[in-house]
Amino acid sequence: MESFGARLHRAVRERGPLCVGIDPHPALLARWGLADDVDGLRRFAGAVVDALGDRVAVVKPQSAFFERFGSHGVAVLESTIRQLRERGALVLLDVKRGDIGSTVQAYASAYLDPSSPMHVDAITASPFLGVGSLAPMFELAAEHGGGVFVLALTSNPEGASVQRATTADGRTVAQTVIDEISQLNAGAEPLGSIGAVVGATVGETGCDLSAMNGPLLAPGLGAQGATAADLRVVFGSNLPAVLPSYSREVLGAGPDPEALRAAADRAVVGCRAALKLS
Ligand SMILES: O=c1ccn([C@@H]2O[C@H](COP(=O)(O)O)[C@@H](O)[C@H]2O)c(=O)[nH]1
Repeated sequence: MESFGARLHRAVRERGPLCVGIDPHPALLARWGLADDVDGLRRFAGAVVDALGDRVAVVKPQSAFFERFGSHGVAVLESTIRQLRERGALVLLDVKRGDIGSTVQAYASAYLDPSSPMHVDAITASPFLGVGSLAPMFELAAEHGGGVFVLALTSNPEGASVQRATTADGRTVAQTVIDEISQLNAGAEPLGSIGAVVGATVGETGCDLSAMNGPLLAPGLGAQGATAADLRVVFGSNLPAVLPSYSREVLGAGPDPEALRAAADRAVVGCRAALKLS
């Protein structure tokens, strides 16, 4: 079975280094002329799928905006995931799950087991209960060619007080997360399947990312103020592993499909240049 790291590597080569989020904020629904209800949600997500599902390497539905509408919203999420995968996009579900290991096992089954209705290519996970507590996710991901992106240095300003705090051995919390992920990815080719989330807004990370051997998801571009040029400051020599992620910046161009595609294309061009890819 092909690993998530290998599938991501190929998708980025074929479609460009870009992840687009599906974040149906109430303000965006209004801007698109849609009602803030399940029907508006379905139309919004469907329009993004139709415009970008066969064009963008990775699409990242933000689960919270679907969960907002209860079981009907989750049903829209399930069908959005299915449609995206049919169009060839890798689906990274932004759910930021984490718990004690026995419960993480159930989260892993929910998202990384191919028999689940919510099966996706990769998920985001929170390491607050310890990176080791996420082991059931890593194991199921390895078994079925899935991926996990673990929060390390998040794009929000509040994250730094926890993530840059120094642990007993002198490393920052973020560095310990990176180091544990690096061990999981050791030896994987062309890229490991366990990624880290490092915001494009964070400036110099103070972390050594050189042994990561896995994808670095970079949210915070556009609406949160970071630009593609900031990626160089944040990631330095690790730029080739960076997967830049935009939500509102691209979604704000909708609902016209051509305008959505043009916004995504602009983002890819900017990111290619920043990442120094041809
Ligand atoms: O550190 C993080 C981790 C996740 N996110 C998520 O990414 C998108 C960002 O949306 P924009 O509209 O591009 O600001 C959103 O779903 C966040 O929950 C993040 O921003 N930072």
